[in-house]
Amino acid sequence: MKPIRIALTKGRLERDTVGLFQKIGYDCTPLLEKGRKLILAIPDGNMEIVLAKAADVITYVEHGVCDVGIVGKDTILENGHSFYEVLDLGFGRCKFAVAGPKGKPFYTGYRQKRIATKYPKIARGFFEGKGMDVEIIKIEGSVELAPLLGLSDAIVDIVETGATLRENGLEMIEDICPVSARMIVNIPSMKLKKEQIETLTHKIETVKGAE
Ligand SMILES: Nc1ncnc2c1ncn2[C@@H]1O[C@H](COP(=O)(O)OP(=O)(O)OP(=O)(O)O)[C@@H](O)[C@H]1O
Ligand SMILES: O=P(O)(O)OC[C@H]1O[C@H](OP(=O)(O)OP(=O)(O)O)[C@H](O)[C@@H]1O
Repeated sequence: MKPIRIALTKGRLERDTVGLFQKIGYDCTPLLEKGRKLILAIPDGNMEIVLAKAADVITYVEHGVCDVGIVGKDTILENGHSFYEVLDLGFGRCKFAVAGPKGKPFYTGYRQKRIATKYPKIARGFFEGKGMDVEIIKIEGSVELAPLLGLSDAIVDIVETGATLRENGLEMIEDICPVSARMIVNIPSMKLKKEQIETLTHKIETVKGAE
């Protein structure tokens, strides 16, 4: 039987995913000793792990070159449309929030507000839901810089501990939604590799249930 191919978001979600696979009982040595390799075989799980940037995990799963993806809900909300979201893995917990300079009122005045974010779709949707016409400015990282430099009135970004906001004189204005890592599945793979995918989800649920 061909292995199932799993696209895994490299970076923050990688360590918890390896921990999850180890709890299931898979030998993750290839992942722990990966060097610069991007495709790693986990033979006892009959799996192949593809290490990719978050948005690319969705692209590979949607195009069917990977059967399964492990990716944050943030990336799904911003980039995803056609796949099954089958499990909340419970790690990579953080939230989307609006934040701005400490002590500076945000929801006042008539001037159109500028929002800097790495997630323009989510930010636009959030303010549209409030009937607020805002200007969105796309930033690639360290979004907290934008209000500090005077580029924006506020940001829409991920907040986990709040340390980045605090250490840069910013504060939360409003929560948008919680975020955690999810398992997604390519639509045809769900039928074609049903048994293998169900076995994996069952094992994950068993391990998670025992936590
Ligand atoms: N501070 C955080 N706390 C917890 N989870 C986070 C945090 N920041 C991001 N995440 C989650 O981890 C995923 C991967 O984040 P990570 O920081 O590793 O990469 P990234 O920010 O998407 O890209 P880059 O590689 O450019 O930093 C995010 O998509 C999100 O779901
Ligand atoms: O609330 P905290 O615990 O401080 O975490 C939040 C920070 O973590 C993420 O940034 P990341 O480290 O991924 O860097 P980036 O801004 O370049 O994406 C996020 O964009 C915030 O900046």
